[in-house]
Amino acid sequence: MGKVGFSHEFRSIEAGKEHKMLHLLESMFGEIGQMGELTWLLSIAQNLKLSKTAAEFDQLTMLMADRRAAAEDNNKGDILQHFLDDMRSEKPIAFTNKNILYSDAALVLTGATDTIGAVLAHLFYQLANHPHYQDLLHVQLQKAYGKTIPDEFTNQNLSKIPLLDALINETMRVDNPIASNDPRRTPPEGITVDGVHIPGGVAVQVPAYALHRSEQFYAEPAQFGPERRLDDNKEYVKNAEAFIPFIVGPNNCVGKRMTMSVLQLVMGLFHVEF
Ligand code: HEM
Repeated sequence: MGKVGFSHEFRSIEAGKEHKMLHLLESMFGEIGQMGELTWLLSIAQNLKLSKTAAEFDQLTMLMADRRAAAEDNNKGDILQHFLDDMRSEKPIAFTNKNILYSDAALVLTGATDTIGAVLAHLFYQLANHPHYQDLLHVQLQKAYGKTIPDEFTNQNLSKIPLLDALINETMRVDNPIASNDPRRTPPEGITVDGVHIPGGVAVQVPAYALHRSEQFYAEPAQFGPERRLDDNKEYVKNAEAFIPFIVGPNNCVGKRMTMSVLQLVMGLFHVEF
């Protein structure tokens, strides 16, 4: 994400050792993981600045954002360019101050690095536990390989394999890397959701983990069942809207398409190479 987000290479693979940023990210996610589904605890810990790792990560992110902002050639085509273009425009739409730049720069790093890594780890775990999907997937991937360009996968070919999408989505349902979205504040007049009134100015969160594993929305919610997605099985998926790995609405994940492409490509190459 250093390159896509900031035009900056971490060079971890070349150096053969983990860059400080990756180490901080892993430690931070480890700390978050220990809180389990108690997402409110995370907000308290953040506000009290209890985590030295998070503070160090913030410092490094700010440094990266400042360095990128100071670059003479701003036309780099990375994610930060879009942020900076808005911030420097006459009437910024989203990036009205530098703190927003820092906070979204941190989101690019956290959101894009450990999330995809976690989905891949869970996906391989599920495939190891359900080897028959490996065989089915292998056949589908072989058909897509080289279909348009010799010895290559194209994004388009990979995105047309329903089993691959079902495996990825089912993995994200059972083990979503982001247990809950960030809090949103209710409007001053309050809001009524499903018959429950929430007063104004209250921070609310929708825990994806709880939604994805609720019997109200999925039969046998703890079971990994990609084939049930393929069959459009209404008995199993009682409400398809109860699937929010990237959340929904105007502030949903900007990286969701990229995520799907990366996951599809890694799975494709893995099956062809090994
Ligand atoms: C499995 C992979 C991913 C998952 C599950 C995920 C999930 C999410 C979620 C739930 C949010 C909403 C957070 C909130 O506002 O409450 C979000 C926002 C965001 N994500 Fe992702 N993400 C993933 C990958 C990526 C990638 C690859 C990128 C960068 C290319 C990225 C960049 C962002 C950014 C910049 C936002 C903030 C959008 C905004 O505030 O308008 N994410 N992501």
